This record gives sequence, C-alpha cells and structure tokens, in this order.
Amino acid sequence: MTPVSKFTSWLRWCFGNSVIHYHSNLKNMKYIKLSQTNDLMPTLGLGTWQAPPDVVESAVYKALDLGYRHLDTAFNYNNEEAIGTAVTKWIDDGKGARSDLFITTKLPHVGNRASDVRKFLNLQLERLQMNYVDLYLIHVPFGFKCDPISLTPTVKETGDYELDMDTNHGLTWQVMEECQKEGLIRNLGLSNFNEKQTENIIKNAQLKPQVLQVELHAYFQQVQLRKFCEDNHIVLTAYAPLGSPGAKTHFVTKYKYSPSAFPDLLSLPEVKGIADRYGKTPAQILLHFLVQEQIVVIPKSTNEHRLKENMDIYDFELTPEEMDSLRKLDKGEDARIFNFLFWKGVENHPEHPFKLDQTAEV
Ligand SMILES: NC(=O)C1=CN([C@@H]2O[C@H](COP(=O)(O)OP(=O)(O)OC[C@H]3O[C@@H](n4cnc5c(N)ncnc54)[C@H](OP(=O)(O)O)[C@@H]3O)[C@@H](O)[C@H]2O)C=CC1
Ligand SMILES: O=C1CO[C@H](CO)[C@@H](O)[C@@H]1O
Repeated sequence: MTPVSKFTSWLRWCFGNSVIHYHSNLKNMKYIKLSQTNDLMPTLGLGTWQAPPDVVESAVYKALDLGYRHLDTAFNYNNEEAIGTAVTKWIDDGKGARSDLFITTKLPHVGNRASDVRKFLNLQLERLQMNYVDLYLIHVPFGFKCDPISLTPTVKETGDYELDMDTNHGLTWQVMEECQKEGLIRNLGLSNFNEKQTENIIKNAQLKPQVLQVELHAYFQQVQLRKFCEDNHIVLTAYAPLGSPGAKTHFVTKYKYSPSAFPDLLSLPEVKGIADRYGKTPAQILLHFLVQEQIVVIPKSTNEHRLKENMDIYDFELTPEEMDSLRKLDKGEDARIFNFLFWKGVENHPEHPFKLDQTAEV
C-alpha cells in the first residue's frame, strides 16, 4: 500500500466514503492535500468577487446546502460580513460545523505591510464572525497607501493611486507566520505573485506558502508557473477559471477596456464539442479540465442553477487526447485579463508582478 492510499483508507475510516475522495482517482479528486500542514483543501471553491452583500448571503447559504465547502473572499470584495452571516446561520441551523469548511480571505492592497497584518486580519475575522481562517493570502505583491477612515486606497488629483514604495514581503510574511502559530490562520499563501517573488518568500519562510492563487484558465494556462509550484509543493488555485465573464462588463464600463480583450471560453468549439460528448456544459468542461490538472478552481456564481452546474464536475474523466486538445488552447501571457493597470500608476510600483509589454490590451 502506498502512503497516499494508506492515508485515503484512514480518511475513509474516519469520515466515510462519500465525504472524502482524496486522489482515489482523478475524476473524484475532491480534495487536495496541502504539503506542510496536511490540511485538505477542496478542489472546488465558490468565488465571491462581484457578489454584493445582499446577494452573496443567500448564495453562500445555498451553496453550502448544495455541498460547497470552500469559499473565497477578500477584504476589497466588501462582502466578508454577509458571508460570515451566511456561514454562521448555516452552522446554527445544524447543517454542518466550522471545521467542515475551508474559508479563504486575503490581506488587502491597502494593508500590505507588516504593521497592518493584525489590524486587517482581526477586522476580517470579526466581519466573517470566525476565530480563524483556513487560508490567508497576500492579495497582491504591491501596496497602496490607505485612507485611515474608509480603508480604501488614497488617490492623487491626477487619478494615480498613491503607492506604498516600502512594501517588504519578508516582514509581512513573518507577522503572518506569527498569526498562523497563534491559530488565527491555518495556512498561508500568496496571490498574483510571480515566480521570483514567491521564491523570495520561500527562501526565508519557516512556513512555506501552501497555495498560490493566480489567474488561470483555458486561454492562460500558466504552464511555467505550474511547474514551479509543483517543484515547490505549492497548490495552485485558478481564479477566473471560466475566463471571468463578469470582469468583461466591469472593466469595459468602469475602466473603458476594449471588449475584444476578453475571451469567450464558454463558446469555444473545442470546449463545446467535448461538453456534448459527456452531456456536460462548457463551464463544466473548463472547470473539470483544471481539476484534472490538479488545480483548485473557484468559479463565482450567485445563481442557483449555475451553482449546481459548477459543482457537478466530478463524475467523468477526460481522455488524454481531450486533455491535450484543451491544453492546446493556451495563448500564454497575451491572454492575461487581470494585469492591474486599471489601478492608475500601479505599474510604477517596484513589486508590480507582470511584464507590461506582455499584458492585455487596454
Ligand atoms: N486573487 C485575485 O486577485 C482574484 C481572485 N478572484 C477570485 O476568483 C473568483 C473567480 O473569478 P471570477 O473573476 O469571478 O471569474 P469566473 O471565471 O469564476 O466567472 C464568473 C462569472 O461567470 C458567470 N458564471 C458562473 N458560472 C457560470 C456557468 N456555469 N455558465 C455561465 N456563466 C457562469 C458568473 O455569473 P453568475 O454569478 O451570474 O452565475 C460570473 O459573471 C472570484 O469570484 C474571486 O473569488 C478573481 C479575480 C482576481
Ligand atoms: O481579486 C480581485 C478581483 O478583481 C479586482 C479588480 O477590480 C482585483 O481587485 C482583485 O485582485
């Protein structure tokens, strides 16, 4: 018996066969183990960006009823309190325990400094009505100056964001490590960090980043970063796994992006063809494809039908040929949607993570 199958048997003995499918085969890969803490992270989570509080509360409650066990939020999604209310109600209604859930939130751009970690984490825990989070990510590698009242970035008259040029990831990480030891955070991770920035954290950390959350979808498969994460035992979480149809409306109306900069992955003939073969939808194929690649996905939906649809991705397995045809959709760096240039002036921050000549069209 291999160590993995021994562990699987133990989990089955403890929790029963229907709850845990840990690497028993790829199609049933519902959890992935984090390397240093051995925590199990559900490979499907619920994204909540652009889910306003009044909508997200009932969506989260519904999602938990449907079987979602992993929620992704952030300080600047402005919905942590509503999510906390939904989770508390669900637990109080006797439907499950806090320990059944995997809750991720993020240290914001305006709090990206050692001296602010505890302030934001405590506020976020209070809003979430929890005494710990399962995963705390540094949301972005750069930092903005913070308006002390609104806790939003300060912006100059020119419209440029005021940058905090003193960002020091090593010092911020040390405070996050302390918070982990105190039990306020179970796992530490990063988001939107590039390979070099992640490597710098790894070099000096006692607790390594367990997760890196980045944009990742059929058009932008992050092949090089995936290899790096595999070598360093970091689990990758794919944000915008459906190509973020919601970002299109947001960026086009708010930031005047060109609509042509956004992919329509749900209409791709290759994806539709595979979907028809399995009696699945294109969204299910896009999500399953990533999970079969051992990547965690966090699609956002507040619609009950699509919440159900996005969960129903574990009862089939794509053939090597189908996986290859989906891998070939990758367009690399040109397909990046989230380059952060919508925050005016951010490209002047020394820790801006992406090469600007390769970012998406504005
Ligand atoms: N770390 C970071 O910097 C970032 C993290 N994220 C996280 O990742 C999550 C996912 O990314 P996101 O940008 O939301 O993009 P997604 O790729 O998850 O797309 C979400 C959009 O697709 C729609 N949708 C959901 N399911 C389906 C379906 N089955 N068929 C058709 N349309 C569907 C949703 O609308 P509807 O709700 O109406 O169903 C919504 O408009 C975020 O919500 C957030 O939690 C996102 C961006 C950056
Ligand atoms: O998580 C995120 C969702 O998208 C936003 C763009 O307004 C970014 O704030 C961010 O990184």
